[in-house]
Amino acid sequence: MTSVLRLENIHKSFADEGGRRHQVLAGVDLHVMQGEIVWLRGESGSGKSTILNISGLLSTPDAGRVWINGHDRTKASPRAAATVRSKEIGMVFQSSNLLPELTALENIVLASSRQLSREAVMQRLERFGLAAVADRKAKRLSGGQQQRVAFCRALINQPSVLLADEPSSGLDASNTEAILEAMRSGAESGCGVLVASHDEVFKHIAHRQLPMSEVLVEQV
Ligand SMILES: Nc1ncnc2c1ncn2[C@@H]1O[C@H](COP(=O)(O)OP(=O)(O)OP(=O)(O)O)[C@@H](O)[C@H]1O
Repeated sequence: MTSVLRLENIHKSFADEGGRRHQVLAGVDLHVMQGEIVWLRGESGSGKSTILNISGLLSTPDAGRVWINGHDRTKASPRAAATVRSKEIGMVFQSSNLLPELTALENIVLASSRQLSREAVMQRLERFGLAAVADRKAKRLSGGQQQRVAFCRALINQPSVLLADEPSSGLDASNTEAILEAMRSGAESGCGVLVASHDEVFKHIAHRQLPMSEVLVEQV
């Protein structure tokens, strides 16, 4: 088994309004194997989103290395990072970040790196219980439907890594079950999943739990 994501000795600090730097991550090591679901758990403000943003190449660490599929992507340019993200990484955030004026189907087609037929996209949407709302603008979908579309979109290119930041936030039980199922089936097809959340529901699907206290050496 190979690790699809590896963070090695990651350091990250941010400047406050007065220009003073605060260390958020000091020497974080973690890895996610192919097909593995890892639950990064910890309190608000402990640095979970910072870890996910660095893993998704949306933010650069001050020191340390980020390996995706065995390649060191720490110093990837914004353009190279965008290419890695579109091919190898799926991301889901607390808010779905869909394009509001596009339909559910259009949001997915836009994210797809291949030409997919309407039928192929419809099949994916059906799996998420979204066929009936495929042609509805994202802004007219419920929060739970939007989050299911976001998962469908994140998995459309069969990424090696799925990063999910507080994805169950504000969802009811049935929508939460739908996103758990999306993560389970992504992992079954070989995707390594890193989910950051304080929601205990992830204990049902996680192969491994990673408390922030274990990955953090120092806190703000
Ligand atoms: N861009 C930024 N500029 C300044 N400080 C930041 C920035 N991003 C994060 N921080 C600080 O870093 C710390 C960790 O934030 P982060 O969002 O990673 O935590 P979290 O565990 O994901 O929290 P939550 O569960 O509330 O989303 C916080 O103290 C936050 O204020």
